[in-house]
Amino acid sequence: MPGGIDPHTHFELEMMGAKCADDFYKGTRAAVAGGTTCVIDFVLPQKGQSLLEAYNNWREKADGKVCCDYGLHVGVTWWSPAVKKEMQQLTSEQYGVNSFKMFMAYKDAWMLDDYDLYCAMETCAELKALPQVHAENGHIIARNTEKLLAKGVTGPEGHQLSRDEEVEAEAVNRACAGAPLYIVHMMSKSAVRALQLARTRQRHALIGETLAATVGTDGTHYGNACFRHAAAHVLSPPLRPDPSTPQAMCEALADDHLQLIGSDNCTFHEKDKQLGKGNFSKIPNGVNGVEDRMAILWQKAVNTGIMDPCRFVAVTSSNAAKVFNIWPQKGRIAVNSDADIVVWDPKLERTISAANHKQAVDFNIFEGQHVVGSPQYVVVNGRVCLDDGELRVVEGFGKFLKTPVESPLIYDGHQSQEEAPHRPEFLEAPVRVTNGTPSPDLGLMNKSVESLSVSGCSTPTGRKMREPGQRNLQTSTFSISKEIEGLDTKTSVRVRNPPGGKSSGLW
Ligand SMILES: NC(=O)NCCC(=O)O
Ligand SMILES: [Zn+2]
Repeated sequence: MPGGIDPHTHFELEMMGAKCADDFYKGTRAAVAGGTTCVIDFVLPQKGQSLLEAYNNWREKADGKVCCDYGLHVGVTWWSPAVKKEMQQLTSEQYGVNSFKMFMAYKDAWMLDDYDLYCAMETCAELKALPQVHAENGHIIARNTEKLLAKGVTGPEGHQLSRDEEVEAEAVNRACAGAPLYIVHMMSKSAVRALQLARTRQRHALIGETLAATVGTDGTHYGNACFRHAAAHVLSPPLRPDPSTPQAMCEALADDHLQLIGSDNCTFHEKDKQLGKGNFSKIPNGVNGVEDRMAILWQKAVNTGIMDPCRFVAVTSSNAAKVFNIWPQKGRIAVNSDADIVVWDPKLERTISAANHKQAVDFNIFEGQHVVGSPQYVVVNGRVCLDDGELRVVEGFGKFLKTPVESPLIYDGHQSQEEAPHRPEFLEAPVRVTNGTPSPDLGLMNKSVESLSVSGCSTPTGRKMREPGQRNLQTSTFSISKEIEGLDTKTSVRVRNPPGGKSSGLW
């Protein structure tokens, strides 16, 4: 399959008085170990800092260290005409940025008020860049935090209590007033429902991302009596205590209600999490995930029959490539695409543990989870960097990847508010299709299913359980080594809808 693309990492980020444990070397090394061959990290300027200066700092930190290709989103953490001008510069060929992230939370730090948020989103639309938001109501969180601390709730459980699902869903709803829009780390069923509702009234592309953390664990850990354990799970928005959340998020990914899964890898050692002992609002926010993202989703969604392998490729790789306009260079296996390839062994079993993970951080939120399915070989730009389980990355081997504006997925077929007084037909509800042959009542198969989806990111084979008599992709007898050795007369397999998108080519 095409190498994974993690659209959301934070390596070497300094926040809340601490520095992330994973730097660009260890972070991308861990990514490759898990089957991810490209990451998109966030430049996050301080309030008042030049965006260009922050971008240059990030390039300096990353360029010599990355083991795989990487791109950059840039945070808009304050607003002024100078910021607007720098956004324009950043989208030029020279800098290669096509996405900007705004925070509706982190009051008194990165948060923008609604006016500034709207200005930034408008600017993105003018530049044909993609606005991203961290959707949580920062004012409600700040007030709830004051009240909880006053009542003596100081432990990590206060983090979740200060920002329940409605705090997230309210912000999703508010952000969807202007578009197109990409909502990062959607963590709750309520937030996904708010996004679905917005799609019924929106004319623009609305893209939803969730996290490996959301799919792989839950908010019950905040109640753990051990501060180290509970604090290690603190991220924003928080994991949800509703135990049905992980499965619901897998289903949302399978059904194209969400389009991507990232990691939001933002790791802090225990000593840094201790900054919040006695005041949960000071616990540095962030968890691991860049290494385990693919295996966790495979385990929770593919092995359970919620999602088939083609949709897995879409949500872990090709949709990110399409959204950020680097497809088909990335996210697809084809002639002229980058040779970022994963040979996935669906039978490989392992138990996730901080004791043997490749990340720098001293904790793993998926500790003890048994997963079946992991990469056996990972090829990064033509170089075998995971060789039958042996990691052979090269520091500095990766390159900076420019992301050009005007992503066809975001801007083609989607009209501006002024241009489109009526909702275009293609934004109607997604069509469910069965794997392989269309159901008799789905004569729609002859049309382009992709063009009928809400997001443009649906996968034609994206569906749930296999139907009786259908071929089990997990137990395929197709053998790559046979193909290579020429023992089989076939030298390639032509399929209608390969992982990574429809094509007349080979994969
Ligand atoms: N998500 C999180 O808790 N930490 C990273 C910063 C952010 O993305 O909000
Ligand atoms: Zn983040």
